[in-house]
Amino acid sequence: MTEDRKLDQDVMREPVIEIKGLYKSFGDLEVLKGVDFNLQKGQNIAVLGKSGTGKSVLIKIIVGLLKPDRGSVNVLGKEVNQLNAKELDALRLRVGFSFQNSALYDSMNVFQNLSFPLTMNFKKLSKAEVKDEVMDALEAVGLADKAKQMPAGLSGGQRKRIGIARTLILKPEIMLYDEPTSGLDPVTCTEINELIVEMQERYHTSAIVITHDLTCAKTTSQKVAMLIDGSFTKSENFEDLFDIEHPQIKSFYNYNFTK
Ligand SMILES: Nc1ncnc2c1ncn2[C@@H]1O[C@H](COP(=O)(O)OP(=O)(O)OP(=O)(O)O)[C@@H](O)[C@H]1O
Repeated sequence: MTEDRKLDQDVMREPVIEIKGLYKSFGDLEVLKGVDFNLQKGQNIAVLGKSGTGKSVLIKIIVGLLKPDRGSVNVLGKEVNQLNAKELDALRLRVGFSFQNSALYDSMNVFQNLSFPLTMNFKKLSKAEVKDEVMDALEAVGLADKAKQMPAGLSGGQRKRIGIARTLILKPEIMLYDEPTSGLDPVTCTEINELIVEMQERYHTSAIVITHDLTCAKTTSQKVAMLIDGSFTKSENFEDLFDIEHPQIKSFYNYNFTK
């Protein structure tokens, strides 16, 4: 094995998210009950789970929007719980969150939707640099020709792509995709899945892909983990997960492939 190849493998083993013994309740509702979870550098993991099992709560805890009751959440070497507001802002710049509804600003055109987070976070960039970054990001998602378009004129798939470009423009090390293919037709789903893989390869990001869509999980991620009753199944290869004899895993699989 060459030295370069070995180095690559060492880097891949570096954890970017390490969660241990995480608990979170809202009043009497126990949502997370001892979650352990690891994401390695350069890896994509799909997170599956029935509606209301706590996938979004987990993501919010990872970016410090919710405080856990107990447990350790380490993101890019930082204990999220121990960070002050300024440190949290700095960490959030390194973790991109692509929202379920692609929340674009409807009063801004596509170019402005992308330049806004860039100029807010990198105030020293010149106008030309901003333009280059925005056009690069739009090209990466195949929508350079939509720069002047208003969001209302975009299709659902295009909105998702622009949402992903807007997150990637800040060059995050970790991407959190929240149901990237929900509400899309099968052809557009395939395009978004391909885009997620392309982004992983191009930017060397790690990602958590929250999804109910098994094709999305299988094509975008090296591992899948399922949240059941407040904790994860061990993250597995796609095929291995569905070999596990657990009624919720079976019903999830059967539902996806008979609907
Ligand atoms: N801020 C909050 N206050 C009270 N309860 C909350 C809060 N946030 C989430 N919950 C509850 O926690 C549970 C898990 O919610 P969460 O949004 O994480 O589910 P989910 O797995 O992401 O679901 P879906 O697949 O439908 O998006 C739900 O019962 C929800 O009502």
